[in-house]
Amino acid sequence: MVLAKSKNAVGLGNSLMNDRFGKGKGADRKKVTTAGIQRINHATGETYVTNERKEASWVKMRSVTEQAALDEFLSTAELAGTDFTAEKMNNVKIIHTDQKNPYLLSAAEERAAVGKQKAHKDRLTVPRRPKWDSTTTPEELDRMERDSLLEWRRGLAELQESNDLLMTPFERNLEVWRQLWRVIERSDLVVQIVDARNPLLFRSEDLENYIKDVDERKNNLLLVNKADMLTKEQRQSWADYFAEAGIAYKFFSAHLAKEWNEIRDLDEEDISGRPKALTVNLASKTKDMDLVDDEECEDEEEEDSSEEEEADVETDSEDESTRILSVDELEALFLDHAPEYHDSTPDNPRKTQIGLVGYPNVGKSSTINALIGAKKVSVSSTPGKTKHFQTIHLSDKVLLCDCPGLVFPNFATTKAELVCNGILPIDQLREFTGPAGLVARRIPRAFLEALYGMKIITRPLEEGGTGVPTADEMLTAYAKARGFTRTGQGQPDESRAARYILKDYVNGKLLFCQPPPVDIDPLEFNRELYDEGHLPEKRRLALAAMESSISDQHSVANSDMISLQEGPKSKQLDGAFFAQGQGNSAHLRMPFNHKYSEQGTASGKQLSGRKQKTMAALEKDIDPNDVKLLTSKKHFKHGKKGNGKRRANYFVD
Ligand SMILES: Nc1nc2c(ncn2[C@@H]2O[C@H](COP(=O)(O)OP(=O)(O)OP(=O)(O)O)[C@@H](O)[C@H]2O)c(=O)[nH]1
Repeated sequence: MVLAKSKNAVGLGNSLMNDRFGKGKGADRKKVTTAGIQRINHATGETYVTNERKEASWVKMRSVTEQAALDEFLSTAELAGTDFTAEKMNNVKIIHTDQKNPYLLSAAEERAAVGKQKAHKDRLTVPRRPKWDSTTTPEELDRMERDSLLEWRRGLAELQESNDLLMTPFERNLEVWRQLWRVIERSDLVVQIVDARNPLLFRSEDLENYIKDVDERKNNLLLVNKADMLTKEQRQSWADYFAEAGIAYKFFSAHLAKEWNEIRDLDEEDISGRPKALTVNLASKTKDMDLVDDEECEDEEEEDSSEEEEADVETDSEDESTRILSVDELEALFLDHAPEYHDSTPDNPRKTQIGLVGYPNVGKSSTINALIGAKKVSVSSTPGKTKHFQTIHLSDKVLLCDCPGLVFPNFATTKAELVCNGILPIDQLREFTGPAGLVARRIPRAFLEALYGMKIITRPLEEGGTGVPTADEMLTAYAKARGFTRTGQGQPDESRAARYILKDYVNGKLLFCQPPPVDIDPLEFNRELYDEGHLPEKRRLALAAMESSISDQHSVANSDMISLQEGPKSKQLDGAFFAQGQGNSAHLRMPFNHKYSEQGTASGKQLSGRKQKTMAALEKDIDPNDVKLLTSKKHFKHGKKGNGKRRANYFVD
């Protein structure tokens, strides 16, 4: 074999090329470069010119083991001795494999995975505490517990491996399971707290069986927390599903409960300095308060009081099945489970014991804080903060047992899904394109662009794009908008971008809720969340005004969701949105804010003006008195046509 001494001395290859292009390299090849190579289409007899390939001649002789799709196609055509012409690019459909994220499943793959999971559902168990009696020594019990856990772990490992199933990173530490066993043994009612965005992923069905195994008289409750993130229709879908499946459930929002507590406290303090005029109507869950003591606001008050009456009427008619419970109702529900079977004497009263269990980060601490009405348990968004079960005396009748957050065995379709649900920690993530791809699929592009002040450049449909951004496209746009670059290379730092975006997704800033498993299209299920109907009234009116002055220039894209993303309305929305300010504060000015939309209220009704302003102020850490200054009618009177004050009001409102 002749070893190449230089690219011009490749032995046989070199001589072949000399044959083809001739020896007078300089003149001939220059001619070829400028004029291109003339070829004949053997089928039609036409001549045509192709550009000369830029590589040096020796490159053609290189051994090729891997080729990009287009190169492979061209070289196969060349090998087959065929020619082809492409009159215009739109006659050629190039399918880019990079549009398919290898870490995500296609719809068909997902259906197959779910089918397989259903077949093995019964094997998703929680470990049982071995039976023991007064004759069992602590050492024996310890040994039995260890053996039992080991056996359980073996079973799950076998299930996972022999069926190629992906599972949640379930708890393997015996100490944590021991905490759970204790909580179950002492509780009259075990409340499984789950995240409303994906209740079934966080629910352990077998835990409910185990509780009944321990004592038939113990009760189960599925507390669907973070229900403020669901629309009423979404709650209804889930309510129907739970009712059909015979699951005892209630919707709750520790977040809203905390806000109600704060409003109640404010009302009690009577920050306006006036005599306390309003009552807290706990029964109707509509917390009242009065912040505006401006004498000139009488007409507004009249308006508001009629709104409040309406609110009460609507609250009464709210469907029991979808209502978000108040803390008082939740406590009342706990009391309903008072154990009749325990000897409770006036001298020795036994409290109703309520066990609170759930995955890390589903909001156990927040629920307890809301229940006790003060921040006595530390709350964090880092999973796994609560390490040992604690007992909290909620009242002289109710004792709460807070179990450490623990991951139950459950099936998952992809790791990306686990990351997006906050089950796998983002900070330890190495592969981020899977979860980022899910975000890009699920959150409307216009919303991402508006929220982050970025423009996502996607591959055009005619060039093989799908209309939905890929993970890379979204992450590059974010990294560029934030100036995140990789050290030394100056390239966009997608990994850092992914961490920020995924945290926003996990925290619910980028909101997506899983539908019940009853053949509902997930994008359709979430459409209302990004619907303009959820925009605050003033914003909607401003949009409508803008919209009327714009002719519809955009053709309908390949799905309604996409047309929602790319329509002129969205573009105007973004424009208006960012005309008002950039930077981090953009996070506060979302195109919609679920907290102030229909689902953000227990009554399912938009809060009336003053309540909403107060809520907004509390949410944004603004003194509610400042809201009064910004929203008082006095200011509006002089600035109805868009002066600075009105704009400020627009932000807070
Ligand atoms: N929107 C919304 N967010 C909530 C709600 N409840 C909790 N959160 C948020 O969810 C995150 C986790 O809440 P925690 O109360 O610390 O969760 P936990 O289950 O006690 O977590 P561990 O201590 O790890 O077991 C925090 O960022 C809370 O602000 C809710 O009802 N609505």
